Amino acid sequence: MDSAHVADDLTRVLYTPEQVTERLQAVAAEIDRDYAGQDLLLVGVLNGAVMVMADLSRSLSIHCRMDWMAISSYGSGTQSSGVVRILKDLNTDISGRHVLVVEDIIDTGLTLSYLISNLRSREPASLEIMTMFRKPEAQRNAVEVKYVGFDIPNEFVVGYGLDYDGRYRNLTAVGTLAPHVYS
Ligand SMILES: O=P(O)(O)OC[C@H]1O[C@H](OP(=O)(O)OP(=O)(O)O)[C@H](O)[C@@H]1O
Ligand SMILES: Nc1nc2[nH]cnc2c(=O)[nH]1
Repeated sequence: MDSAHVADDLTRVLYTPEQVTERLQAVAAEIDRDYAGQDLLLVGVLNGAVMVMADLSRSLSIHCRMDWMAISSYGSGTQSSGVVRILKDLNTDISGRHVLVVEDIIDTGLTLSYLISNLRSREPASLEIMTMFRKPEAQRNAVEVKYVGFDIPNEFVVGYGLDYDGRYRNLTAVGTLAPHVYS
């Protein structure tokens, strides 16, 4: 049974809104430097990356464009289904473009492995990844990520775009859910 207020369902806060903002701004400064003078296309992975995309793009001072993809890789719970499918493709032809994929979290790396090989076949001028959170398994799966907000423990987290069963994306903090939510 869930609580009346979304924040009351967190059992532990991993990152406060202030910590998220501070780290995101530092990452944005790196991206500003690395892409200075280039025409950058940010590709957000729906739905979770909406918050990161909104905040990252507004922290950049360079010009950028934005496009979105939707990919299905998870069921409604906390385990990967192992199945990756494009639900919504880009509106943009990325051939010859500088593309930065923006993710909320990399867990198994399954979603991004599929996405990156799919996007690479479209021959962008460059293709890099930014993720706000990364779990240890992603490193074992050798997903090359240029920009990482935080490396986090192997726990299911919610908030800042990350959901459990469609909820908790609107939490500004990031943390783990109390056991009563799962029962
Ligand atoms: O590294 P992986 O194990 O593949 O997991 C990462 C993916 O899982 C989450 O998306 P999800 O499928 O939950 O969809 P959502 O963004 O709509 O919440 C997240 O946004 C990543 O896209
Ligand atoms: N909400 C949420 N979605 C995920 N998708 C992959 N890992 C996670 C996680 O820890 N939390």
